Amino acid sequence: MESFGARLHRAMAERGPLCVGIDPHPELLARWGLRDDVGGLDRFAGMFVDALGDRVAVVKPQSAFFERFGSQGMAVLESTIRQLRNLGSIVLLDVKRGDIGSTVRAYASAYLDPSSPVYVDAVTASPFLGVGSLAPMFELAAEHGGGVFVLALTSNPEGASVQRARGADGRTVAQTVIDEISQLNAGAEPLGSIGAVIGATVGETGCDLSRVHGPLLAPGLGAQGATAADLRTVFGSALPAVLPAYSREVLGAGPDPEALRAAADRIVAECRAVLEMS
Ligand SMILES: O=c1ccn([C@@H]2O[C@H](COP(=O)(O)O)[C@@H](O)[C@H]2O)c(=O)[nH]1
Repeated sequence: MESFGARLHRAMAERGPLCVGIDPHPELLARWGLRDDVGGLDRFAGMFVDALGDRVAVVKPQSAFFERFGSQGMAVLESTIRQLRNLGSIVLLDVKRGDIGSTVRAYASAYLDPSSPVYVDAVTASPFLGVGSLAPMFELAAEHGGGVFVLALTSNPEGASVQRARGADGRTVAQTVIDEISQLNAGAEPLGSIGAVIGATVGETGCDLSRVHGPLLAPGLGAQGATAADLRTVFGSALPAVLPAYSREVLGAGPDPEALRAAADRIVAECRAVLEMS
């Protein structure tokens, strides 16, 4: 079975280094001429899938925007995930789960077990209860060719007070997370399956990213103010492992499918220019 890291590496080479988020904010539903209800959500997701499902390497549905419509919203999420996977997109569910290990096991079976209705290629996870508490996710991901992206330095300004704090050994919390991810990816070729989330907005990370050997998901581009050029400052020599993530910047071009595709193509070209200069 091909590992998640290997699949992602291939998808980025074939479709370009881009992750596009499905974040149907009420303002975007209105902009797309849709109602802020489950019918609008369903149309939005369907139009996104038709325009970009066979085009971008990774699609990142933001679970919150589906959860807010309860079980009907979750049904839309399930069907969106299925359609995207059928079109060859890698689906990364942005759900930021984390808990004590025995509960993480249940989250792992919800998202990373192929028999689950919300099975996806990868999820985002929060390490606030300790990176080790996420072990059941790492194990199930390894068993079924899935991936986990662990929050390290998030794109929001509030994150720094926790993530840049230093522990007794002098390392920042972010560096500690990164070091644990590095150990999990040791020896994986061409890319490990455990990624880190590092916002494109954070400036100099102060972290040693040289041994992560896994994908580095970079949100914060576009609507949150970071540009592709900022990736150089944030990631330095780790640029080849960066997966740039955009949501509103692409979605704002909709609902016209041609305009959505043009926005995605433009961003891929911008990101390629930066990543390939490394
Ligand atoms: O550090 C993080 C981690 C996750 N996100 C998520 O990414 C998208 C960003 O959307 P934009 O419209 O491109 O701002 C959103 O779903 C966040 O929850 C993040 O922004 N930063």
